[in-house]
Amino acid sequence: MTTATMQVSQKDFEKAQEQLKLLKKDPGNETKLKLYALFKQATEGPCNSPKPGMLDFVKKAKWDAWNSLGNLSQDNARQKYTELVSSLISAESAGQTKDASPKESRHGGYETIIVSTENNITKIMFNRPERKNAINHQMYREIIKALHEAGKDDSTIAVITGNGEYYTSGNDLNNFANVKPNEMEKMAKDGAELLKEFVSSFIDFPKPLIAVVNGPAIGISVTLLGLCDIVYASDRATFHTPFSQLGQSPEGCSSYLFPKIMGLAKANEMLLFNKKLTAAQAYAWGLVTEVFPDGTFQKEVWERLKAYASLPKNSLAVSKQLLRSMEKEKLHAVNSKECEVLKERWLSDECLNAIVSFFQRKSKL
Ligand SMILES: CCCCC/C=C/CC(=O)SCCNC(=O)CCNC(=O)[C@H](O)C(C)(C)COP(=O)(O)OP(=O)(O)OC[C@H]1O[C@@H](n2cnc3c(N)ncnc32)[C@H](O)[C@@H]1OP(=O)(O)O
Repeated sequence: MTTATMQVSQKDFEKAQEQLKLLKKDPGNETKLKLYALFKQATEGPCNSPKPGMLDFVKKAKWDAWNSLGNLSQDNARQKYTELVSSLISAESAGQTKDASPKESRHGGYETIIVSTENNITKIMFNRPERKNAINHQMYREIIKALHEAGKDDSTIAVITGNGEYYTSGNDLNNFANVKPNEMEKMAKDGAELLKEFVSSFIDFPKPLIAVVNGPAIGISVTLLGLCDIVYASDRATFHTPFSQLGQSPEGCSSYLFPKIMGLAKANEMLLFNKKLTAAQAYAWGLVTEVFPDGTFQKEVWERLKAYASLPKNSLAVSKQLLRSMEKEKLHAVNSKECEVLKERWLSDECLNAIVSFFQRKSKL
């Protein structure tokens, strides 16, 4: 974990150097001296050069700034440098946004999700934070509708994310509760049909779809990441597919996509043996595109997405569709098969016992 954090920090540091070149406004001499000093400290350690003469004003000011950092560690200097650049970039873009950016428009007609469009990005946000954003039947239907509409609206890309502490805790286990014994078959059949339609709407989504994983993700919300085009995660996020523990089986095309993404051995650990991944592990296993520190997650990710969403819309859409077309038929076949298997699982004692245990507060993940 320490190594992964340091790697991320080094990467952020390099990215910050690139971002600094994009600043349009001169940040002023004082800030430039601070940046210079932090950069030297981060790359060379404490000031080790002889003090310049009193009349060499520029060199002396730089030396003083560097020397004033004393024994600040290189890691801390990298961190402070990155934060300073990030604050300059966001201050600049906030200034620009005030004048230029169109207002966010909120789409009506949803109760379990929030759908809005801003800066050519349609955002679909799971919105049941008090239930850890668990996905109930209504939410499945609303997401299908929101994806259908986002596929046709003027936005360039779509984003799926969670409100609050969780990304989502996956399927709402209440979907299985209060079903009379003579209605079990129907519950399983209807559930499988809804699931198939839900997953299909991800397979067929015609524009780039980005998952912004703000916190823990469980079950179907993890498997669907394989159908997203980019996955950004906070370093607070975790990734858990406890299907065996729940007496169930993989969905979201994960039985096909996870072995492709991470290799069979690792996919087996996740899909058979419930292995929960940290964000750093999910990145190392190829499920996540990039991990960001939680403190700067929203700011960094939305800045990045805003830039992506200003790329030519049609070019992005045809490229996405081209990439997906190679696999589309296969993915629909996998989806059908997974739903068929799950329909049987939902009627099994193993699954019913797991649900009962959860509601009797005997088991949590
Ligand atoms: C159409 C059907 C398609 C089906 C597709 C199949 C998909 C498979 C999956 O997605 S499998 C994953 C299913 N998810 C779970 O098993 C998670 C269950 N939840 C938990 O284990 C825990 O709640 C937790 C670890 C997510 C969080 O624990 P914590 O102690 O931090 O918080 P609480 O448990 O107190 O949660 C607050 C309230 O939210 C309720 N809740 C949370 N997640 C779910 C959920 N998935 N289903 C139902 N309810 C959930 C929880 O019960 C609390 O409610 P309460 O305040 O009334 O007690």
